[in-house]
Amino acid sequence: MLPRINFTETAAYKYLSNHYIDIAPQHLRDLFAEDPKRFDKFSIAFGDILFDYSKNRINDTTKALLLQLARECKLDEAIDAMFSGNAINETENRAVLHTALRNQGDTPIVVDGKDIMPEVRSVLAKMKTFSERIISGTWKGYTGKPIADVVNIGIGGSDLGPVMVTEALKPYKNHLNIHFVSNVDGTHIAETLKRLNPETTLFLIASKTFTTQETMANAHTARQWFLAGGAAEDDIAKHFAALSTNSQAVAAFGIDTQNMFEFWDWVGGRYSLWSAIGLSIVLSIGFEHFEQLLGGAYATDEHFRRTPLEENIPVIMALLGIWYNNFFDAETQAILPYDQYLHRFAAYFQQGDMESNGKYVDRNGNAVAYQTGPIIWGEPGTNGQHAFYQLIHQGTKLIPCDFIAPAQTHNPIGEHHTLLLSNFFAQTEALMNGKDEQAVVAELKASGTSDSAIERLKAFKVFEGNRPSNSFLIKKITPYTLGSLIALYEHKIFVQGVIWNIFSFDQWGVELGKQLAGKILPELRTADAIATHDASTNGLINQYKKWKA
Ligand SMILES: O=P(O)(O)OC[C@H]1O[C@@H](O)[C@@H](O)[C@@H](O)[C@@H]1O
Repeated sequence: MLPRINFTETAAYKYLSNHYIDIAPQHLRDLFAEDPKRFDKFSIAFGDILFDYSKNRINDTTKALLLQLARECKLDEAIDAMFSGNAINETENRAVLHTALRNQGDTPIVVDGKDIMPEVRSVLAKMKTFSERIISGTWKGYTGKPIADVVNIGIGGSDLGPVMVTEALKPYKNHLNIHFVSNVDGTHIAETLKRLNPETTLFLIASKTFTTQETMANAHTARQWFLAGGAAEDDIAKHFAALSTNSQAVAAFGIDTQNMFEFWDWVGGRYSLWSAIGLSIVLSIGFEHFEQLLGGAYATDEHFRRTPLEENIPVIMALLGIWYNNFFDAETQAILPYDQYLHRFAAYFQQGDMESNGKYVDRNGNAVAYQTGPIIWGEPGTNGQHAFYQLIHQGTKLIPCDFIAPAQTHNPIGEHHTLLLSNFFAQTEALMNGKDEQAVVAELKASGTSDSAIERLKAFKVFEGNRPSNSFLIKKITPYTLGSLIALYEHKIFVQGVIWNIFSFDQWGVELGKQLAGKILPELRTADAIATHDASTNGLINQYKKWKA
């Protein structure tokens, strides 16, 4: 069981509320001026990742109180409970052990009296053998040709992780073309299949439950397309594999269970890229690189589990998030990677964070009286700069930002990377320092602007600054450092859930829409006017019926 503590009733929370009144008017500029050791104090080196959190609206007292908050909420106990396989996903009575998927230690991890590590290793071994056969071309399609294209059909956690990682690690890619189909909108699969040849295509049907409507619809369409190309039912075994926890449903679909890569109910969908769900990653970059990804995540797991809270990166990330979310009333958190390969990183953690901590019911089953999970959003720099940074710099909302950048690029073309990094450094500095009226006036004067124009313009050109950010400077985005980085964010989400006293590993909030869609579907199949819903829903459905071809 996870502890049940209302964090707003802790001593630390009360101290923090008072302390907030002291900190809120202070400017980051002054906090830096007052403390020459601020960067050393508020940054953590972790292998090839430097985490700089000094540009946050905190001082030593803030940090001490936030850590006290974590202790009062029994974070240590919760971390132990997760790693040791307790059923901390209490509403589904499941353990939460994505960490076991990348565990490289030799201590058994026991779930329901059984060490799960042998099974984890045996699926990894199966993924290795299978991927080697596909990549080398010894695995042949039904007409004897090697596989050239792989289509992962899955949605949510069975899509976003593999998409994000295969994009992030494109420099490590082999010759196979990897495609992802997720949306039930037929356009997604139609556009994908247009470019493919059934003789050389392998489909991975990725679904933890193997019941998800979108995935099943796409899988059936893929199957029909494959058979329509001239293949026989028996040939399906050469072209379809399943990544799932549900062997019965896999067999019922007609996929040879030999081609099933199993995972378990203690792996949450949005934490599953480390499991068999990662097969598309393995096919894209090879098993060795996938192992390095797991290795990087394991290093983070060990850091998270064993480092004192004051030097523990996910803990600090989480506490800073809580500081802004619950004291500064910030509603969102931007993730801004200065790396084109990481262009799906924010989208990935949109699910990771928002499906985990978007909850208003606490662990006692009561509605909370405080804010929980933030809205996660972001785009890669510098594109974001030319789109939404205006609001971050001069808008009325406080938006804590995570900036992520590699020191080394995979594409050292001319000065591109230096230009990119100059923007990365400039943005965090500009957000922090801003530009005061004096500087604006001096600049306008120097450019020969008339006094009356200066008077008219100066207010618009002032930047308040004092906008907080974290910076992750990474030596290079490799499978290992990416694995570490993803796991840092995963554990941040966990820590926040512990402190907010919510369950981070269920997702009941996705069910209602599915249920109603199931009810509406048969209504859409007839031409009859509908009167079973509210006036708006009836009106929309009936208009749709008039318009549909
Ligand atoms: O992997 P399957 O079972 O198809 O689920 C796919 C996705 O479904 C959604 O409804 C959510 O619950 C996600 O957490 C999950 O990743």
